[in-house]
Amino acid sequence: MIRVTCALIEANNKVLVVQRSENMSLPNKWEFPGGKIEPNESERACIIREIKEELNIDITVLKRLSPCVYKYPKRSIQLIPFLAVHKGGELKLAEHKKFLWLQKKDLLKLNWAEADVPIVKEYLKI
Ligand SMILES: Nc1nc2c([nH]c(=O)n2[C@H]2C[C@H](O)[C@@H](COP(=O)(O)OP(=O)(O)OP(=O)(O)O)O2)c(=O)[nH]1
Repeated sequence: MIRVTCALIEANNKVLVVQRSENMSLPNKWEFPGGKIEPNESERACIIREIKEELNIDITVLKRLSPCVYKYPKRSIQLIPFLAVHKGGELKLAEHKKFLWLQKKDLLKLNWAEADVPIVKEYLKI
């Protein structure tokens, strides 16, 4: 099973969501930014590193939410979400096609990567 971290980054009562590019797996799906945990890497070190690599920003991690296992046709992933806040740096996308800062009420309107749906639903209850 592939372990993947993702971050729900909040600022000004909104949360950051990103859209995968055409050339990535799960093309055009929306997700929370993050990526695969490397060997011997902690979950928190992974999410901080991935956010810096993908978005060029620094975050403060606040809380781990409930991990979610999802079986895609080609592989299973464990997606481990973290609530975080934007600490500094200007957002620049390295891999994704688009980003949006959304209010909670608009989150379920997006075409999410399937593994993210339970995470969005948990977040809506917080
Ligand atoms: N980062 C991230 N990945 C997610 C989310 N939801 C979800 O199903 N995934 C999947 C997409 C990828 O298969 C995997 C994360 O891989 P990645 O983003 O680090 O790597 P990648 O696209 O370069 O890798 P690959 O799929 O091309 O092998 O987890 C999410 O919210 N954030």
